[in-house]
Amino acid sequence: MASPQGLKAPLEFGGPLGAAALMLLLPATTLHLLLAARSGPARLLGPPARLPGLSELWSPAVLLLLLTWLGLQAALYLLPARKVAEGLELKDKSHLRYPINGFQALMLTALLVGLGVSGGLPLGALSEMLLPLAFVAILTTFIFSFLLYMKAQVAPTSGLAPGGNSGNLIYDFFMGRELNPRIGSFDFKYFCELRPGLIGWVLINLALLIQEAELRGSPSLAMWLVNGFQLLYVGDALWYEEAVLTTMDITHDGFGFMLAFGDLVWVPFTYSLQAQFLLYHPQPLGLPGALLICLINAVGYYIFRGANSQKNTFRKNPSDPSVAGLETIPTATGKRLLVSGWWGMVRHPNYLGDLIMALAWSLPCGVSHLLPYFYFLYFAALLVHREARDELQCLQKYGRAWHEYCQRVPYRIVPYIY
Ligand SMILES: NC(=O)C1=CN([C@@H]2O[C@H](COP(=O)(O)OP(=O)(O)OC[C@H]3O[C@@H](n4cnc5c(N)ncnc54)[C@H](OP(=O)(O)O)[C@@H]3O)[C@@H](O)[C@H]2O)C=CC1
Ligand SMILES: CC(C)=CCC[C@@H](C)[C@H]1CC=C2C3=C(CC[C@@]21C)[C@@]1(C)CC[C@H](O)C(C)(C)[C@@H]1CC3
Repeated sequence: MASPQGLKAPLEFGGPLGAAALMLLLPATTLHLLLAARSGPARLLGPPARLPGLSELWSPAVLLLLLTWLGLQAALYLLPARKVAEGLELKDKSHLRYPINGFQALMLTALLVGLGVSGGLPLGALSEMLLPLAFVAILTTFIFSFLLYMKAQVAPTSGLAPGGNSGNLIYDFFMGRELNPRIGSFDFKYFCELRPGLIGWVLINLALLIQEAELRGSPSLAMWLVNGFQLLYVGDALWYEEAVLTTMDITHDGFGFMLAFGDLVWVPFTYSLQAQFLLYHPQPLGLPGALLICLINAVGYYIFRGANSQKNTFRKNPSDPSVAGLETIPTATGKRLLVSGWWGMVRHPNYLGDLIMALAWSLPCGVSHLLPYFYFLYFAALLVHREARDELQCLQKYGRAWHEYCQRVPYRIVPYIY
């Protein structure tokens, strides 16, 4: 297949070979983590646990459950929204429109689940179905990515992403060819980024909490903390849903296996690892320890939210009183870069806050096992890689002004360290 003119971009993730390896490695890691969390030794780096037979992994009823979940979230997405936001300008100078009703979807899901549980729905049983659920979600993601790839064949060149059109089938399948695949006004990437996976993650956490209460009489303090912190994170993402429209996932990356898998499998099944671990390996946690962990999470959230809101407000309206007094550098594009406030401390203060929160989510699981720290370790690697990708894009966008910013703010994520 010939690559469309003007879409040649340097290959990422080690090119086609790296993409092929990741497509095997990521599903295998997901299953390994799920199995490790429920095993006695709970070893992150131990040999992979024996995979149960197909009869234990595959179930039409579980597939039906997954499709019902996706259908419910799609229906909630289509409900009238309190606001319809415009995305950034596209190559053809147009702007796409996006419903802002993610928080409403979270609330309605909570209402439906609450009604279900009070009517006898055994939500705790979901914790026993995580392995087959992850397995069918992996299969569904491969099929979904194939459909996305086929859809891109008939998309206009202006609708293709800069990165996923190398002409190599495996690489493009992984990276995603089309930037904003849609049917009518239904935007698949925007939908998947914030709804089924993120809301699914807190639902899985809740199921694990209920199951723990059924097993041990009441949920542990550690389980409450993990549930509370991660609910805050997901609630925040949906409350500030509009901000996702300026992330590189929406504005730059195509929608292919990487993001579809990340959104629909990786987030719900591996981000809930701490709660999974706690169900099978209860950890003692006293009040002073819990308070200290709450403080760490609060500091992380304060930095994460402060930095993200400061940049979003500045990008929307630089004369807003909360950001008007900040020092800035002009760039040739007409946009300015903040060099004081959060963005004068390090070049990615929002990543720093996110990482501090990631640590707070693992600490309730104690220090006896490495497994619950998987999210923190993976996330640090993801953010270092993401920061490098963003730097490159900013250098291309802002040239000399970006060099000046880097000189004025020399540290990337952690002050005086990195
Ligand atoms: N939990 C998870 O798995 C993940 C969470 N995240 C979180 O998502 C959030 C968004 O992250 P991400 O999409 O990577 O990008 P950012 O929100 O960090 O945005 C980067 C962009 O901000 C603008 N920018 C950079 N520096 C400045 C400055 N000094 N002044 C003004 N604008 C600046 C540039 O775009 P421009 O100038 O064009 O506006 C740049 O491309 C973060 O909080 C991150 O932690 C991200 C990935 C995974
Ligand atoms: C290993 C693998 C398959 C990686 C794919 C990466 C994805 C898991 C992440 C890429 C960017 C993401 C974002 C969030 C979740 C993880 C993914 C999809 C996010 C929705 C989490 C909540 C935040 O508040 C956010 C909305 C800023 C964030 C956006 C980016």
